[in-house]
Amino acid sequence: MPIDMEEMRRCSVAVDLGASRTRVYVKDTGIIVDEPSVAAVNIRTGALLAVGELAERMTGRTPDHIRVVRPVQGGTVVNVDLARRMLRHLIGSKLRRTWIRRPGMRFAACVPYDSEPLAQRALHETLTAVGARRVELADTLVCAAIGSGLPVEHPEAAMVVVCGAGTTQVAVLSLGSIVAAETVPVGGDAIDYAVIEHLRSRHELLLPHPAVRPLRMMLHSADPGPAVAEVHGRDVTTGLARTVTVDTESVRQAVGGPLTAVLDAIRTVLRRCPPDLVADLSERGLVLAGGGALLPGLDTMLSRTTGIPVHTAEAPDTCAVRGLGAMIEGKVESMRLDPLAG
Ligand SMILES: Nc1ncnc2c1ncn2[C@@H]1O[C@H](COP(=O)(O)OP(=O)(O)OP(=O)(O)O)[C@@H](O)[C@H]1O
Repeated sequence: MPIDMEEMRRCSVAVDLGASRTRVYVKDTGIIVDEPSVAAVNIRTGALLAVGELAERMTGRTPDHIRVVRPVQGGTVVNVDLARRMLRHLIGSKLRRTWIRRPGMRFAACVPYDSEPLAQRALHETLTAVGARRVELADTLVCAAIGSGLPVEHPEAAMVVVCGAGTTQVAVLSLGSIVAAETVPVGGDAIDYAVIEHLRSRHELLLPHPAVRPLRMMLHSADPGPAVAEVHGRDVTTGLARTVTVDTESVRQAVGGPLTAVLDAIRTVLRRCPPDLVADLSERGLVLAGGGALLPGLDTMLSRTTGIPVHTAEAPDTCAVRGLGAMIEGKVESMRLDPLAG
């Protein structure tokens, strides 16, 4: 997807509408929204009851007539109306609601690398309904690479792995364009579900989703030895509360399955790259971005198995929206190669 930097500079708002979180960057201000892409709706009246953090806290705790919904799935807006209402509330709670109705307001948004035209249209419709007069789209991979400080406009290889909630996107970029890329339907959520499934099958324990967090932290330990943690859940058979002890090694094995898919995607992209670019990468390495990059030990594991250095970007979860923000602020050189005169 070619990016016109001149058009980008005319935008005032940059939006990353992710399956897990919604992030909004406003020109000359910075990130004003970083909240879960969640809405709580009264299904009897259709009324929107809560959005963002508050709606997420309601998950699994609502009466029958209230449903907690995610209007974005796998990077695609699946419910345009709800996404519009959610986004308007998230932005409106930070800025005066009239601000987003300013005439001529332009939005920039990032889209997954291989998104379908229909998915791009749904995003376009959502942002237009929020108040955008025009919407410029950019590849999430390019945005994340810029946001993580990679020199994407240079004639040298830059590799980025964006590990989101539902997908992981991998790309090698050079001269501002994607040379080779791959997407796998595995992200941070699949890693969490692998841990939940491990506890269900091995310990017959149903684990609430937030309880996975302390188990992820166990992966910080470089030592495969005896680190253990106690987790509380519900017994699959009796339905009663129960506590089990889990060790680091079993958590590491549980997340191994989804991580193999990420590793395969990296290998596929490297295989598709010209050898000169792969040689650049063996020195420079790859950069991990996206919320999934915060998984403890992911960088070490990928570096060990691919043989190339792996660096986790600073604030990896906000790389894409910061990259898009840099474009609308005019901080990114034009990535178009104009023909030389003569
Ligand atoms: N500290 C952490 N350790 C491990 N995983 C984490 C951590 N923090 C967030 N995640 C995971 O990161 C994922 C969210 O990443 P991100 O915010 O980049 O997704 P998104 O952009 O909303 O999703 P997508 O790109 O799939 O649309 C979630 O699956 C979450 O579980």
